[in-house]
Formats: sequence, structure tokens, C-alpha cells
Amino acid sequence: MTETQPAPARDDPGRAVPAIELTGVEKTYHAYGEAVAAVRGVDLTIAQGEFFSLLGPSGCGKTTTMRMIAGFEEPTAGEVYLHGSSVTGVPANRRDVNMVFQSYALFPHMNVFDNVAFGLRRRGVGKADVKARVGEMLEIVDLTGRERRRPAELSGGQQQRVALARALVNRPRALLLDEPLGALDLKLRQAMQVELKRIQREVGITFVYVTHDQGEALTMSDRIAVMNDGLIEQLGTPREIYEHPATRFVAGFIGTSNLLGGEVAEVSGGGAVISYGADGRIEVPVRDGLAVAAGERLELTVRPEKIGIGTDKPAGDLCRVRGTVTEVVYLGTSTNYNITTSTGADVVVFLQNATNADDIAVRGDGVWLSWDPRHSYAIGAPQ
Ligand SMILES: Nc1ncnc2c1ncn2[C@@H]1O[C@H](COP(=O)(O)OP(=O)(O)OP(=O)(O)O)[C@@H](O)[C@H]1O
Repeated sequence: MTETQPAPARDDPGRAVPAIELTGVEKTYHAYGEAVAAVRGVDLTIAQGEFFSLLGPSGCGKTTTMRMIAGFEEPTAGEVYLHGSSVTGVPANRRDVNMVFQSYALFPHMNVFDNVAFGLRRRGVGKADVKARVGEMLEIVDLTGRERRRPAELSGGQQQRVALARALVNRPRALLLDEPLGALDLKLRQAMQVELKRIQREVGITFVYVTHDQGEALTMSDRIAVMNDGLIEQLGTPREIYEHPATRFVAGFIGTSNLLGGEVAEVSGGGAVISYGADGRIEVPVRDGLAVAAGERLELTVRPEKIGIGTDKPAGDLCRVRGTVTEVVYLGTSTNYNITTSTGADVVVFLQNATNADDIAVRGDGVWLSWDPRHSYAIGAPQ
């Protein structure tokens, strides 16, 4: 397993200066005589040029975290550093970061060129430079030839790209994006996700992206911080977070996951074994920091696409449990099976339809489920 290395300490002289760093950041709002702890202690380090996402459900504190980076809110405790310097007390317009919102906030009476040129002109950039820089930016966001259109004459995706060009043309050192694709329909959203990643790679600017959409975060990000209730539950690459969810919350929030559990029969060689008598056996690697002992209950997760279905009892060291098929859903590229297992847990299995053969089981069939023990992931004692 490849876990993200811990960031070097702030006083380590050898470390590269990160684009953004938060240490012990907290934010408590006071509204109507009530204290709301929106962010309860966030530490994170975002590298220069990274595409970093803050992902979590509504109300988990991601927008508040973003607003503290931008300078629209001051932390109640902790410190925000931009490019190595503390920005406590530095107003938003002097932080060298730009923000893009879901509502594009374009000027409706200005054409595309003037919308993008607005910030440059206000800063007194010369005419020839404005023309060159706006032209270059429109090329990057693929809007060359649409300079004279007004926002109302553009599609939602095009308007979002104008907003992006306008935010990037000043060459900020970081761009903060708060659910910028939220207003687009699914097809356009997916196309824009790929576009955004390409644009970010092309301009090389650090992007911090706020979203509640896990697919979006997985598609675009170099790393993701999964937030829940004002705290970061897990921070890692999309693959680390998907393949090795650290907590029950992350396992449930990112993708679909199956939770299975039982009493640990034995612990040996870095793995724990849960036995269900003649009905099955699950082996699960025990990672560092997780206390697992024989006789105690343990919960584990396994992703639906990692599980195979068969009629014969799987041989060897594969994890195996028995179950009964309760639902079969054909989805074109894959077929989903819902299975009630003898462990008591309901499990979902996704099988790719690589051939056009019939479904391998139908509702009511008794089956064996099997998977490689490396795909069992222990998450702790059941709650
Ligand atoms: N100005 C404010 N005054 C009081 N409470 C606030 C304020 N802004 C946010 N909150 C509260 O702080 C918590 C975190 O809000 P925040 O907007 O950061 O969450 P979020 O994860 O971005 O959610 P969403 O995806 O819905 O925007 C919520 O409980 C919210 O109600």
C-alpha cells in the first residue's frame, strides 16, 4: 500500500515552499446566540501546481475552509500560509489568489473579450498586452472566435470557461473553485471536468476545488481531502482514498462499498481471519495503527467490482462467503447483483459485461462470493 508521505515540518529547511498551508485552522461562527463549529482543526499542505479537492457532504466545512484561504473569513484559531507567508490579517484582494463561483458572475452587458480583460484593464495593463493575454487565455479555454459574444449568447459550459479565463488571466498563484460546475447538466459537467484538468495542467496554477461530488473529485484531483463535520477524515490520492478508505465514513462516501464484519478468529502474519464456519472465511490485512485481537469484532470493506460470483466453493486462500441473490440489474456495461450473505450483510457486486453471455446467476440462486484478501480493508470495530 502506498500511503501519502507526511509533509515535512514547517521548519525543515529542505522542504519546498507549499502553495497553501493550513495549520490547526478552526472556524466558529456565532449566529443567533449559537456557536457553530464549522471547521474544527484542519491541517493541510497543498503543493505548487497541485489540483487539490476538498470533498464532503453539505455543511462539512469545505466552503468555510476555502473562504479562509481566500481571505473572506479569518480563522478563529490556527494559521493560513500562502507561499510560505502567514496571511493572517491580509485582505482578500491582496492574497494573490482568485476564486471562481458556481454562479459565474460575468458582466452581462460586456462581451467575452471585455469580461476577460476587465481585471487587466483595471490594473492598468497596456492595450497590446491586454490583447495578447486575453487572446492567449481564450485559446486555452477554447473560446477563440467568440470574443464578441455576450454571456447570454453562450452555453452554460462556455460561460463557465469565460469565468475561468477571467480568473486566470491575472495569473494568480492559486485558483479557488467553489462547486463551479454545479449549474451544468451531467454530460456537460463530465466534459468540463476533463477540460478543467487540461486547463489546469496547461497553466500550471495550483487549483483548490470544493465539491460534494465524489466522481468529480476522483476525476480531476491529484489529491483529495475528504471532510466530515469540520474535520479531514482522510487525505490522499484518488486511488488511495478509493482503494484504502481509512474510515467508515470515507468508505461510504466515496463510491459504493460493502461492509462486512465478524469476530476475529485469529491474527497472524499481519492479517486477521474472520470465520463463518462452513459458510465462509474472510482474511483481511491489518494495517498499522489498527488494534485487532482474536475474539474481538472487526468491520471491513470490499469494493463491489473486486468480488467474483460462482456456484462452486472457491479454493485456496481467497476470501469467500455464501449468499443468495436478491436482485440482478443489467446496466449495459456491467450487471449489478444484490446478495444477502450468510454473514448477515447485504453485498453489492458489479460484474463487467465483457462478453454477451447470460447473467451468471438469477434471483433466488445460492452463490459463493470470492475476492483476493488484498481487497479486504479493515476499518475498525463495528459501531
Ligand atoms: N456565515 C455563517 N454563519 C453561521 N454559520 C455558518 C456560516 N457559514 C457557514 N455556516 C455553517 O457552518 C457549517 C459549514 O458550512 P460550509 O458552508 O463551510 O459547508 P460546506 O461543506 O461548504 O457545505 P455546502 O456544500 O452546503 O456549501 C454549516 O453548518 C453552516 O451552516
